[in-house]
Amino acid sequence: LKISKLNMSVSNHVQSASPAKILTYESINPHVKRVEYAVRGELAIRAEQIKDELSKENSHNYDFDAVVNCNIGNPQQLKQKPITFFRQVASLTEYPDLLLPENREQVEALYPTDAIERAQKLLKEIGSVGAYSHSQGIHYIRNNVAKFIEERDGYPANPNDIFLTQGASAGVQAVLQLIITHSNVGIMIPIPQYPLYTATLALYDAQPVPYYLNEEEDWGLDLSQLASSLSVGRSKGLDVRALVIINPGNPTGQCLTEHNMREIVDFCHNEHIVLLADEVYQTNIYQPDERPFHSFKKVIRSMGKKYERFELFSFHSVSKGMIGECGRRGGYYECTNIDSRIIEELYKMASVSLCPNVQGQIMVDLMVQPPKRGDKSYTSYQKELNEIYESLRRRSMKLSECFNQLEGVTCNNAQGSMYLFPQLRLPQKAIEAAHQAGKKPDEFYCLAMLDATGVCVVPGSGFGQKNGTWHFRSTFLPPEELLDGFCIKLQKFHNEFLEKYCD
Ligand SMILES: Cc1ncc(COP(=O)(O)O)c(CN[C@@H]2CONC2=O)c1O
Repeated sequence: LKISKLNMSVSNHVQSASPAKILTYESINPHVKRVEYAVRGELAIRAEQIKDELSKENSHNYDFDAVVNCNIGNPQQLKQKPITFFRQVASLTEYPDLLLPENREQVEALYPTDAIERAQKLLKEIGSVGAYSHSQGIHYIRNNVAKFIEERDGYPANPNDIFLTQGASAGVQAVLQLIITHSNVGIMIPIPQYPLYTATLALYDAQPVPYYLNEEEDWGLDLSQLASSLSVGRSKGLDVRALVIINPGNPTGQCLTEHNMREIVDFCHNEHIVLLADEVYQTNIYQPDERPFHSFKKVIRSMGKKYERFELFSFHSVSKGMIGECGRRGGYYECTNIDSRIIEELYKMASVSLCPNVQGQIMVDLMVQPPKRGDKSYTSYQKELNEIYESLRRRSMKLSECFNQLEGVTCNNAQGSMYLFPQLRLPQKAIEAAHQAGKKPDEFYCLAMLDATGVCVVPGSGFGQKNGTWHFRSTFLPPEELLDGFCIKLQKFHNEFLEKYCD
């Protein structure tokens, strides 16, 4: 009996020594390991840890009671109210029984008739929000997207050239996946850039070909920069196939002039490069007279015969603008002058994922066809939209002013988007302390800011920046009533940081 017990304990012991893992960090896709996405990187992770500590009953050792997430353009996380009409329609499509005649009287007490009619129309076209839809997106909605594009630009759009997607991110990745045929493909991207692009290039093993935006010129795009960036890429033997433009810019907020856009189109035409126009912030325009938004689709169509075959992908999303429905994962991209075989391949790839989520598609429909003049909900819709717009514009100015008052900090005003990207001049001691801590100087500064104030921003190194310069990106989304206190906290932190590391 003793021997059998001994055998048991030995065998248990042997079993308890866990067998080697099949999947190890060393054995997974190296391209996945190369991916970095700073918007939800170290700072955001640290912020979640602090939130967790703050949620615990016992006291904590922070001089603040809450973390303010300024790291991500996520308006409704910062208490922005969803657009009423959009949620009324979406909620009615979720529970079709609300639209039954026997419920009409009760429902009309809560919902305006145009929301009820819109939900009925959508369900007539969709069937059920719980069903798979067409892989390219519901045709009725793609028709409405095409109508929106025609009304916006004054040129025809074809619903068959439009793909509804799980946010613009999915569209960008689908198109880049198609273009990247081998690891020697170069894709021109702005620096600073939104790290969806460097992350996707890393994942698909393509090479970024950086062109630098000019901070001294309000983050302007200089054609000579494009030309030199391209020649560097080609001199390395890269097959440079596409140029990414983010307009309005993220993190830099610049909005291109029509003249600059024509130059870019001409550059791509002459260099035989496909243009990817990321236009998700097209309604986040805060200097509408000096810097109105022009779509690349419109600019190309206005440039005449020479450019009639110019190849363009344009991306849009329900996550931005005054809508901020980020969690719905709604968006689209339009293919302009793209060969029909390519459209078929894009469709085939879209069908592998079956379809974008239907509520995201409904939100795209609401974005492109909101209540129009004469509709019952038009006035209230416009009021909500303008209030959000004016508040965003005020907050962008207030926060830019706040940053520009910080010693050694300069910050361009936001012409568009949702972000400010101030430049920091840090004392040498701070830079040395950062290196001691194994951090980049702007990471070091942002981590110190988070621990001191609860404000979570993203270091400029997460977006790319000129060598020797340091920045951070902050949204201007915190509610207006918090901004004054927010700025006082930042000023106090900044002064104490400089004092601690003064040379
Ligand atoms: C320029 C740009 N393109 C695409 C996307 C993706 O949007 P979807 O939600 O439609 O996929 C974002 C999101 N902005 C990120 C998310 O929040 N803060 C940012 O910098 C973006 O800023």
